[in-house]
Amino acid sequence: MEAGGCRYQFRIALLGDAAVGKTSLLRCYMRGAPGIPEPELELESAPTVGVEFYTRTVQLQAGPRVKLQLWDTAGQERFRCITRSFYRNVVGVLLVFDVTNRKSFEHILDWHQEVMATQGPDKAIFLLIGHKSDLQSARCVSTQEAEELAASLGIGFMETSAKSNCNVDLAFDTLANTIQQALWQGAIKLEEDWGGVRLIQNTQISRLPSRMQHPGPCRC
Ligand SMILES: Nc1nc2c(ncn2[C@@H]2O[C@H](COP(=O)(O)OP(=O)(O)OP(=O)(O)O)[C@@H](O)[C@H]2O)c(=O)[nH]1
Repeated sequence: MEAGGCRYQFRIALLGDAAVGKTSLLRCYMRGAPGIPEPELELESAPTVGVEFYTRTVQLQAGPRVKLQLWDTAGQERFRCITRSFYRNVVGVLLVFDVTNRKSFEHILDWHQEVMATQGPDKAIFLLIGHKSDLQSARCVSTQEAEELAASLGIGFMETSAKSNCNVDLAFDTLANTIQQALWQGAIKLEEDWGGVRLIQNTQISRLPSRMQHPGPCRC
């Protein structure tokens, strides 16, 4: 997959209703990035305005290192026209719902449909995320029904918690590895006018040292 010492950038977006925990999930993932100082576990975050992005370089299972450009989008309806404009140029999407918020689960189909309508089928790789899995007593979406929804869409499913740091690295690693496999198999192709996957030079890669991402044991 690597050509002449060049590597890839994958652009990934987190989509889902307001307050499902997208920013917290992403910040939790970024806390684990090598070279990033570890602040106190801070879960309080203001609602996202428009789109914010972060980058992290990871070593994928099959060998290549890739730069992940991670876009945190606002879930609030009033920012939808801004966030929509980013859908076309993503290769990976974490579709996030809150396991304690039934409506956020019911809206997953809409989020999925919006991206498909913008991109066309088979362009982006999706992973369904049932977030806030630490809140077991308040849960109102079962693991089984989320698995069934994911299966009906032909996508993967995982439960995460930023609060207990459960499956956070695993979710991002799984998505990145699936994208890489799709690229390898030709299911996803590099295109000049598409920002989802980009070939980048070594010198442009994040200066952060990278490491193999071994997901730790789930502490849910
Ligand atoms: N218990 C629990 N609470 C969480 C978790 N992740 C986020 N939260 C809380 O959920 C609320 C919303 O989190 P955000 O990360 O701001 O949600 P968001 O999806 O980015 O919201 P928007 O930016 O408005 O789209 C905050 O009060 C967080 O503290 C989690 O894993 N467990």
